[in-house]
Amino acid sequence: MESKIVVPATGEKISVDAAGKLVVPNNPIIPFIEGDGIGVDVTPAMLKVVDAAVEKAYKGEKKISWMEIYTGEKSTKIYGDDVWLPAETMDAMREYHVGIKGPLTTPVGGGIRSLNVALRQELDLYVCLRPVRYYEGTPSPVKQPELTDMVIFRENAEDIYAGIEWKADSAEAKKVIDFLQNEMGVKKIRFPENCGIGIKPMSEAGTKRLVRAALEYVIDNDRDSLTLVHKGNIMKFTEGAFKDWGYQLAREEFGAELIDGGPWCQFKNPKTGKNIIVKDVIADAFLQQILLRPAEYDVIATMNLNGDYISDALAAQVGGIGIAPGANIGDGIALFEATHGTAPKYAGQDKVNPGSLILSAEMMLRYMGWFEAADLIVKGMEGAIRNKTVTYDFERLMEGATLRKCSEFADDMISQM
Ligand SMILES: NC(=O)C1=CN([C@@H]2O[C@H](COP(=O)(O)OP(=O)(O)OC[C@H]3O[C@@H](n4cnc5c(N)ncnc54)[C@H](OP(=O)(O)O)[C@@H]3O)[C@@H](O)[C@H]2O)C=CC1
Ligand SMILES: O=C(O)CCC(=O)C(=O)O
Ligand SMILES: [Mg+2]
Repeated sequence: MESKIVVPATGEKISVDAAGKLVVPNNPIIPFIEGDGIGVDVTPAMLKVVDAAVEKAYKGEKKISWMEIYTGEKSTKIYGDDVWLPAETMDAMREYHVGIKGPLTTPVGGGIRSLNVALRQELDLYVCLRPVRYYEGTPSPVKQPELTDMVIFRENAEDIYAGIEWKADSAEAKKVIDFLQNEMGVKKIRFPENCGIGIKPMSEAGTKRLVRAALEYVIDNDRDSLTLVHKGNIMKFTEGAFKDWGYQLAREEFGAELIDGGPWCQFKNPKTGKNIIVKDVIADAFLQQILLRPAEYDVIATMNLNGDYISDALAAQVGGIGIAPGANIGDGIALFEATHGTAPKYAGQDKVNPGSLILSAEMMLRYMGWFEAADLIVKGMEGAIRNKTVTYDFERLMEGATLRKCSEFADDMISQM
């Protein structure tokens, strides 16, 4: 198939050295996917804010050359009707190592499977990293939103989110049910007729690489604790195993010692000497405690589906998914993306909050080691919110605020840098 990607005339590829460290030139080429729905609104706003922050921080010494790559509805227009995720998009991500994407639509029930999940799985971006912090002045449904300061490590490659499932009455579903009943002695399928069925894979290797990344983050960022969030009392050999493997890793690789006979354990941060607690909590209890006692939770490691629910819930607690950023990270490769979806009812209206994608780009700049530009984006966000010049999602909850369009909010951020 003929290439549709236009490689910028200037710029170089980011590379990864023998030690696995990212090597970032001063003029990196960075692929981006515009995204469906509100992607047409938030992606241009993000590009503009990032360019302004980089220019202000480095005065022309550093500059990003953006390269558009395609997935989702735009891809079907460019490559042809059924091409949702072209091979050259995947190749570009592997070749250029760092990219950013807008949201992509997944139909409920029938239709295509999630392209977001496909990107994560095929590129083995096994960490979904979603920090949740409060920006002073943001409208929030809780009394002390500033107490919520958590970083979610969501396992991105396993669990039922992977979509290994078969439709009720299909030959495949019948075959799986028949196997379970007749070869595995399963008697607990309540209505085996006309029954859809899904699989929940959870492995030691998948769990440990996620928990290892989370504990390394705790150490590098001098955080207090890691909490394993699971529903292991019910799903013993998947979510329960996640908890057990997580603790095992903390003991065997990080030297954690049991507290009062366990299973909670602790170890000293090798860089700062601070005590780090490793604990666990059952997911339903966690969801009520993050509202009642958020200060007790810091870095979180959890499975794919729990992580999906938890990231939207925590985002709401500090002002909503309009400003909740995220990253999908593998070994030497990362694709940054907003936590929210395509919000189709707002598409193309220049209305929604671009903050989530802009703060995802802020994470990207930090990942590249461009801290000065990242700091300017945070400063811009803090300033725009402090001035109460905000998009509809904040404006409707803030007293005395000025309503700004998506593009105007980006300009406000730039003027506050
Ligand atoms: N990673 C991804 O690409 C993701 C993709 N999706 C996909 O997106 C599609 C739509 O999903 P849906 O469940 O409606 O979830 P969305 O996150 O798209 O939207 C839900 C609601 O969240 C609010 N919202 C979302 N984005 C913004 C924003 N930038 N600024 C302000 N408010 C915002 C709006 O609330 P209000 O109505 O109150 O104004 C919106 O109606 C689905 O196809 C889904 O699969 C979903 C999540 C992630
Ligand atoms: O892929 C999708 O459509 C939804 C993804 C999602 O909700 C998420 O990653 O948070
Ligand atoms: Mg989600």
